Amino acid sequence: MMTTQPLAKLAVDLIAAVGEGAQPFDGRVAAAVRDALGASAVALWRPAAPEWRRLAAAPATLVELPEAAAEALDAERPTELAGWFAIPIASPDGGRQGDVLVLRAPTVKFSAEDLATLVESARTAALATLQDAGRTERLAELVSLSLEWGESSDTAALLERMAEAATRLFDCDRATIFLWKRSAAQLVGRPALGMPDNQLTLPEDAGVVGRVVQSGEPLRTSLRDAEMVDRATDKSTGYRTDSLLCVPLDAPGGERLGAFELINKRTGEFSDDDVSGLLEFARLAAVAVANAQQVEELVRERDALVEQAASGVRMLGEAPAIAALRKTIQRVADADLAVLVLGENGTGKEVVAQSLHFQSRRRNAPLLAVNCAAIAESLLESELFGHERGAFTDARESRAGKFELADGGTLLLDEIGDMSPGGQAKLLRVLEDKTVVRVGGAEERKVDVRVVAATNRDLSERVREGKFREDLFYRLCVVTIELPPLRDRGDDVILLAEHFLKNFCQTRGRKAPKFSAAAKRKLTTHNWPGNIRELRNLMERVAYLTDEATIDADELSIIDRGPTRGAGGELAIEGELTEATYEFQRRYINQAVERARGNVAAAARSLGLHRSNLYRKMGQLGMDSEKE
Ligand SMILES: Nc1ncnc2c1ncn2[C@@H]1O[C@H](COP(=O)(O)OP(=O)(O)OP(=O)(O)O)[C@@H](O)[C@H]1O
Repeated sequence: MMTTQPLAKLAVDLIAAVGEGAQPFDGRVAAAVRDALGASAVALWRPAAPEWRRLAAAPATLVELPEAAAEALDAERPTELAGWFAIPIASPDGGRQGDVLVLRAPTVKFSAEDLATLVESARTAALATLQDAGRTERLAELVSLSLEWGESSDTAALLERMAEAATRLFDCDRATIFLWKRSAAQLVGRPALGMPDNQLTLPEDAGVVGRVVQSGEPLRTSLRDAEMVDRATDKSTGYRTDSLLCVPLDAPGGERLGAFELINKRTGEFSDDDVSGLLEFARLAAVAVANAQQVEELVRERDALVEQAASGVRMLGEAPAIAALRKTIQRVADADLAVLVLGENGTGKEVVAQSLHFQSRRRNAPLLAVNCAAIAESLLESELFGHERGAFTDARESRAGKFELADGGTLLLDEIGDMSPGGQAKLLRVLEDKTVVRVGGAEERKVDVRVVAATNRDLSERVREGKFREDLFYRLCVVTIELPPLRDRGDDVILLAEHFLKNFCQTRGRKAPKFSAAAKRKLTTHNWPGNIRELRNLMERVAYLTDEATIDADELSIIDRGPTRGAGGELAIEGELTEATYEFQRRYINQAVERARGNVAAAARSLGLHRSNLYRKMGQLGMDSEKE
C-alpha cells in the first residue's frame, strides 16, 4: 500500500471529468486510473449473462478479460493473478453483481479499498450529473410535447408522435403504446413497425405488457431475465427484444387505458431513472390519449347525429319542377354560392336550405335560421351580428350573433324581404367583407357562413319600390330557386298526403288508412293557401281524429272552412271592412288555437304561419298573446 499522492491526483482528474460531464465516463475512469497508477492497461468489466461485457478500456484496443476479474468477483475482494490486479466495485446504476476494475502491472502502490471508493463515488456522481441533465431536458421536452399533444384529436397520429418522442428521450430502439380494448379482451399496440396497419394486437394478458396492464406495476427486463419476454410476439414482429421497460398508462381519473412500452435501450440497460421518467411521460401521454379518444367519440356521435338529421330532410315530390329542383340543389350545394329561395308560405323553403346544408361540405357545422320578419327591427341587428356589453340598455353581457354562431355552416335568413334598411346595409357588408362587427363593438371578426335567403314576397318588386337594396338583392340571388305552390304540383298532393298520414299513423300506432277516390279529388282540387304545411297539418288531424280504414271526402271537410273558401251563408261580423277583417282574423286565430288545444305552435302551423309571426299578429290585433 502506498502514499495517497497518486490517488489524490486521480481524485482531481475524476472530479474534473465529472464537472465536464465527460462522456463516456467509464472511458475517462480507465484512462485516469492508468495514468495515476502507472499501469500498462486498465479496464472496467461487467459480468453480464451470458458473457462479460467490457465497459471501458485504456488502451481502447484492450479486449482481454483477465482471469483475475472472475476470481475477484467470486471472492468479493481484490485479487492479484497472472500480472493482473482486479478490484470489485459497486456499479452506479445498481447493477446486481457490480463491476470489476482490472489493472495490469501498476507501477505505484495504492490502497485497493480507497481506489474502489474513489472510482465508485466518481461514477455515481457522473451518473447523477448525467441524469440531472437528462431529467431537466426530458422535463422541458415533456412540457412542450404535452402542449402539442393537447391539440391532437387523431389518436393514431398522436400515438406515433408519442412513440417517436419516447425513443428519442429514452434512447431506445422502439416505443409502442398499447391501448386496452376491454370489450375484445385485447391490447392494441401502435406504432408497430413491420406489422399490417402499423398495429399489433395481443391478448390482454400476453407477455410483459399484459402483466403491466393487469397489475398496474412497471416492469423492466434485461438480457438476464430474457424468459419474461414473449418470444411469440418477437416472432410476429420479426424483431428481437433484448431489454424492455413497460409502465401502465392511466387516465387522470385512474382508469387504465393501457401501457407504454420501450424496447432495447441503445446503451446499457433501462435504469431506475428511465422507470421514473417513463412513468412521468406516461402520465402526460395518458391525458392526451384520453382527450383524443374523447374527441374521437364526440366526432363519431356528431357524425351519427348529422346523419340522422340529414336523413330526415327529404324534398319529396315527382312533379317535374320538384325533380328539377332536387337536381339544382345537388349541383349548387357544394358550390358555396348564395342562394335565394322564393315561394309562398309553407312551400318548403326551409327544406331547401336544409338540403343545401346537408349536401355541402358544411354539413358538420351548424345550420341556423333567423326569421327577419319576426324580430323587431332594433333587435334584428343584434340577433344577426351580436352585441357588446353595454351596447344598449338590456345588453348586460356580450353575445355572439347568428353569423358568428353559424361559422363554418349555413345561415337561413327567412322573410328577408322584411329586413330593415339598416339591417340590409349591415348584411351587405358581411357578405362583401366576410367579417362581422358586433353592435356597440369595433372588432372585425372573420366569419365563413353560407347565406341562404328566403322570402314569400316578390323581392324584385320590393327592389323596384325602393324597399330592398338592389346591390344586396344581386348578392343574394346568385342562384335563385323558386318553389311552386302545392296547388301547382299535381299528384304530388296525394304523394305528400300519404307520406304525412303514414308517418303520423306510425307515431299513433295505427295502420294508415287509404283515401277514397272522392277524397283524392278533394285533395287535388283544393287551393292549399298554407301549402305543404297546411296539408301536413290536415293529415295530422286525420291520423288522430279518425279511425276508419278509408278516408272519404267528408273527413276532409275541414279544408272547406279554410280562409280562401267562402263559408257560405251570412257572416256574423258587422262594421267597416277594415274592422270586419280584423275581427275575422281574431276569431279565426282563436278558433285555430282552440282546435290546437291551446298549443300556439300547432295553431300557427295550421294557419301557415311561423309561431313568432302568429304572436306578432295576435299582438297587432290586440289579442292576449301571452307566450306559453
Ligand atoms: N317537398 C317536401 N317534401 C316533404 N316535406 C315537405 C316538402 N316541402 C315542405 N315540406 C314540409 O312542409 C312543412 C313546411 O315547410 P317549410 O317550413 O320548409 O316551408 P317554408 O316555405 O319555409 O315556410 P315559411 O314560408 O312559412 O317559412 C315542413 O314540415 C316541411 O318539412
